[in-house]
Amino acid sequence: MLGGAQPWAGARRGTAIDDNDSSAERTAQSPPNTPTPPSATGSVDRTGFQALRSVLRIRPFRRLWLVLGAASFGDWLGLLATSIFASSQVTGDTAKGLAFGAVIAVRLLPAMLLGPVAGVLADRFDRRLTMVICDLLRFVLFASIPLAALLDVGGGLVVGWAAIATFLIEAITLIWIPAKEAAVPNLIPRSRLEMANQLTLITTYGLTPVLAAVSIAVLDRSIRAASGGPPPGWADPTQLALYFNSLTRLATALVVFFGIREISGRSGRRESIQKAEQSVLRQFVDGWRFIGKTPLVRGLVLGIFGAFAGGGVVIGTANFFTKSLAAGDAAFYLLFGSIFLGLSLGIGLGPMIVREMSRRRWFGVSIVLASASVLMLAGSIHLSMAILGAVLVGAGAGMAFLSGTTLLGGEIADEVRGRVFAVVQTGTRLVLILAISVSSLLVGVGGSRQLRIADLGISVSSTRLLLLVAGAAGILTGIKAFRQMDDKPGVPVLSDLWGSIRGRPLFPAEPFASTGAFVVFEGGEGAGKSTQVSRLAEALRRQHHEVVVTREPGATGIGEQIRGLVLGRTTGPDALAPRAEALLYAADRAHHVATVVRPALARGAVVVSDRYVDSSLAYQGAGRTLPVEEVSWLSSWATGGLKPDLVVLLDIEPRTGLARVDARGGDPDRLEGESIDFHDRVRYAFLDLAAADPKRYLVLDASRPADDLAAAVAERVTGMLADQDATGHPEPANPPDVSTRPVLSEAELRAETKLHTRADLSVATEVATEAVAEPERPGRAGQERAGGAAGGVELERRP
Ligand SMILES: Nc1ncnc2c1ncn2[C@@H]1O[C@H](COP(=O)(O)OP(=O)(O)O)[C@@H](O)[C@H]1O
Ligand SMILES: Cc1cn([C@H]2C[C@H](O)[C@@H](COP(=O)(O)OP(=O)(O)O)O2)c(=O)[nH]c1=O
Repeated sequence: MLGGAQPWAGARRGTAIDDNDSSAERTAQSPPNTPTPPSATGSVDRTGFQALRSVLRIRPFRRLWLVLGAASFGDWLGLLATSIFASSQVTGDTAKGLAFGAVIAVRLLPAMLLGPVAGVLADRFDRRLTMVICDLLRFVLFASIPLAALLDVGGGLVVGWAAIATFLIEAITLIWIPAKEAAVPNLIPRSRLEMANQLTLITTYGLTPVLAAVSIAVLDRSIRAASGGPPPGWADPTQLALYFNSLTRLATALVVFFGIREISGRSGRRESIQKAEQSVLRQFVDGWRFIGKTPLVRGLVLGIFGAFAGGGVVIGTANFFTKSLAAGDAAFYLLFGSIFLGLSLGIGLGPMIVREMSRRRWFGVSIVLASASVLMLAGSIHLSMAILGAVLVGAGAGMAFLSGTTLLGGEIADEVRGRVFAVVQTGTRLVLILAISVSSLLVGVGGSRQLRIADLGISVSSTRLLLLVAGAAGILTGIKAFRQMDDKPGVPVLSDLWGSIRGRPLFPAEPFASTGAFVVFEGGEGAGKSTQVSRLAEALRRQHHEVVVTREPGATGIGEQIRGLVLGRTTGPDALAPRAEALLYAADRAHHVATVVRPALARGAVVVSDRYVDSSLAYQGAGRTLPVEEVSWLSSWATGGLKPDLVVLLDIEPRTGLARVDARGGDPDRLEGESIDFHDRVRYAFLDLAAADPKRYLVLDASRPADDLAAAVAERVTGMLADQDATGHPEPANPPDVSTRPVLSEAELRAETKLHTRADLSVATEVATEAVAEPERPGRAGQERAGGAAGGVELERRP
């Protein structure tokens, strides 16, 4: 609502920086169409404090932040002063409420009337001059309100002028905001945008409103104490607040004019001439069209509107709601305050909590959080629950606002940014006032009346019903926004969130077109994997499939050397540490997938592998008791997220399997020599993995005769291949949107190259279920096979 309230986003050009800044801080223009790293914040190795310092080191930004902070403080003082002023002119609760409402209406009216043109003006003129002229006008107008009161022209005229001046100030603010929003991203490298937004939002919504409320209260008390009664007209705290507000605007104008010349300029002369030829209306329509035809921007704008609507409904119903909890007026202020508290918590702590989570996903999740909290409010039976709900509504809305505006700025080109932000600005105000007024009207009409549901003896107050509907609608909006702009399709959101909180976000599978099929055999020692691998390969070749038989570890030259390291029986100080063992298996796997498995799949071959990722989860995770999610993350990183189409798990009692290995002869390797307990843990880990994803697994009792097993495997695999043929041509795995890329400093570019390898996580599970459902056909639709080619690479079994 206030002048300094909006964050900014999206730096496109290099930025002016402090003289003592190192060259690594300079922004680099990156080529288009290179992949976006999982987080656009670029603050991978940065602590929050370092990031804050690096943002504040940018001199123009630092100046602007300081002066905007002061201006925001002044604006809050002004807002409080005008509303107190207005309600002090009348008596009676209803009239006071009306007067307060009228102030809000006067503040919001310009948005409805002028919003459409504001952004166009911001894009049309030099942004620095626009900001300076707007602030000079606001300086004069703010000062005119208390000055008019000194003129002794009568209460009516004073109130009338206050209303007109407020209207004008708001109208000017509407032009000032888009100018600032559109200009300031050019001051900050995109990688630091989020921190910059955070800082501004916290200053505007967290620090300054509280400071303003406290200041006005302290001022009031001290003046009363000093003058020993009601203060003289000129020293009235509300009047002083307005003078102060006026002066902060003068300060902003001066600082922007003399101290932040970098804001000047727009998107080039040629464009400005072209644009001048377009009509104002035309440009506004263009702004809307841009939003309408850009799905991501549309999703962001709708999501931000949704978050504000939710907040509006909570504010609009709060009064009646506290009544339904049989709580008093104080409870209303408590709820109101809780939303603001939540807002600053969400904005301040949110990024630290979700860390490297994709901002697009975070946006959707935040909206769902805010809406689910509205539902929680609807169901609150105690004030404490309602307060928690309100804090969470605020936190969700704050995080959606922060991630939404940061993303928005990054997605929108410089030349339309002003218009789009104006639409957002106008829209949020409209949505907020509509949500507040419609919901308060609705619950006002419904009152605390109870709706009886079909004589079932259940009654629901209309307030709660409204909150319920708003919450449900919000959740749907959030899910829709999430789907529309998900940049990690296929990565489970909760594991991703959990992984991100713990500093290990998950990545989508590497996009790659596979026309083949990937079958993996897993199981304990002596389960009969090698036997069944050869049997399946023979069967498939008889059906004229190209088959590549392979194994882990040791399918490649490098793999053979790694195999020697992991399976050699070394003891004492040379014994392999569990983490080293896990890394070696992962290294073997990375090379194996890159050089054998992926090329074969891309050719259309059926790849049959003796062991894969699950072996690491079972042996290094459950067996060596390394944290399973970490081992899983490591493997998914190594494989770029490549998952098998089918895992055949040959389940065997470890003693039976080891006896078979003994009978086969030869020296037991390091792992075969482990205890029975170890092998038991491995066995149950395999079964758990199968239980967690039954569609992908065929679990067989490996004590059955080899022929039976071979028949069961062949039947399943043949069916799977037939299904794939029937469903037609392949689609490449859904690649992430790589159309935009943040501008990064050289240091960040170096850090970012580390992030390029992406992997999906095959989530390990702790569910211990022995009974594994008979799986359905594996669900990898849309695959095509190059049938007919026989032969393929057969890798030797180990000697
Ligand atoms: N279903 C089965 N029943 C009995 N013995 C089997 C069966 N499958 C394989 N074997 C034998 O068990 C031993 C281990 O089999 P192998 O296929 O090498 O297992 P893995 O590769 O799982 O270690 C071999 O001697 C093999 O002949
Ligand atoms: C692939 C893989 C294997 N292993 C172990 C399991 C086996 O004991 C050993 C390699 O097995 P291998 O000698 O091929 O035996 P098997 O005939 O039982 O398949 O490596 C792991 O511990 N982690 C892994 O990721």
